[in-house]
Amino acid sequence: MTDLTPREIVSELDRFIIGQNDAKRAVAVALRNRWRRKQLSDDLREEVYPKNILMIGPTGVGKTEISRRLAKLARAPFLKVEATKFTEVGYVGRDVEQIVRDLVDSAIAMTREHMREDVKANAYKAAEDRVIEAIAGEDAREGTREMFRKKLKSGELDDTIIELDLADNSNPMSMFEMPGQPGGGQMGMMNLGDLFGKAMGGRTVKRKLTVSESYEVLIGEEADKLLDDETVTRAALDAVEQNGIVFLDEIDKVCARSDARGGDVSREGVQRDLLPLIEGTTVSTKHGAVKTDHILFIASGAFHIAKPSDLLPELQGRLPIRVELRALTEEDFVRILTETDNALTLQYTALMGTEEVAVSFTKDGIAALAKIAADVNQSVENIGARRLYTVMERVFEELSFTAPDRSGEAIIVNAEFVETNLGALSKSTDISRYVL
Ligand SMILES: Nc1ncnc2c1ncn2[C@@H]1O[C@H](COP(=O)(O)OP(=O)(O)OP(=O)(O)O)[C@@H](O)[C@H]1O
Repeated sequence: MTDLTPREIVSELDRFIIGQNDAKRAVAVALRNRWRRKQLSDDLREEVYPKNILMIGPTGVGKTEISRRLAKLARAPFLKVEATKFTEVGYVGRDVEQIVRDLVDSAIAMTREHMREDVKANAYKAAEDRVIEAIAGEDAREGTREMFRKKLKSGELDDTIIELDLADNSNPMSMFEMPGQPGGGQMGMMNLGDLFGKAMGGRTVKRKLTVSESYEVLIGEEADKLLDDETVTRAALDAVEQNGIVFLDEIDKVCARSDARGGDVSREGVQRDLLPLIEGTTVSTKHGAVKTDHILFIASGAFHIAKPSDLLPELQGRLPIRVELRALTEEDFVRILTETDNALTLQYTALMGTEEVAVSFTKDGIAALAKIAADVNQSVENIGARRLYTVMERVFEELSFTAPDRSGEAIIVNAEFVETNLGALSKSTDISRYVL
């Protein structure tokens, strides 16, 4: 849960997504509303439901990206699923509940990852306390402890032998990466299971170790105490219920149109099946029951043919916030190539840098890339910013292959470079259809 304000959320999203301000504002408000809800009294809190969002816009303009970045920012469990998946042959109504099960699985992985990060710092601190206690004795005064803590940090005590009570079993455990040590540098990976088993419960044994050796063992024990499966699962279920975000793509493709017949029954069926999830129901998963009431749903579609008003009325009511995302222009492409934190120009420069090839882009080079992407989008098919990926890959094709032989060289990506590498290609619709 983040306490960022809507303005701060938008400015975080601005780092990765160009334009689409309405959509950014809508998701920022949705996230802030979760924080607001958290501040309420228990009984009122249960009454406040998320206002789900319907994103309307062509493909490749940032709908998924905004939602995914939002989830990351909020450390929220996130799942993207295509509504059309449920129109497939062999589909049975209850399958939509799989959405929640998948969300739980991804939440467990995410929660474990986050807890592992948190645990590293805490476990390190706890291990330090235990080492100090072993050296200074249980009843040592604060001043004495602090003195030892300083010595410990400077590495002075690394070779001191201490006696510790350690867990006495040897269940195999997972590999765990440890932070750096005082005086000992980076310890890298170690297999805790080889050393000791679960730190909780069980018997303990006394062991004599040097301080530097003991760190590995103690951090392992402390981390394990904090990271048992049950704690992770419980936290993950809670995260799904309170913070989960489901991105429901292609919702327009499950609309029954008044002028069409045939497949419409199953499409409308999918909407009917989705409805309880969005309205709030309880889904049983192998990790426990999950209430979907407060999960945020972001539905999305191009709505080229069907209109939002073609959705089931109940579903329309559950997607009260409508935002339109616009098609991206050549100018947007220039900005996407240069202004975002993860811009493709940065990525290619870094990748080539690993081969000691220094790539740089000139303004006219960027303009040429953006123009080709926009032209191909217009002449072949508009796939939005995704076109930049295919264009860039093509421009760099030759260099990507030969880079290891060209270490030490400087490559300037200017208009001429772009023209040489794909000028002819982009002018032929027939060819660019296949390669760009
Ligand atoms: N406005 C934008 N700014 C920066 N990058 C963008 C923008 N729009 C799209 N992209 C990039 O293009 C790719 C595709 O975008 P995204 O997955 O958000 O498409 P989408 O709108 O969800 O389309 P679809 O509904 O077809 O999945 C992503 O890698 C994303 O980073």
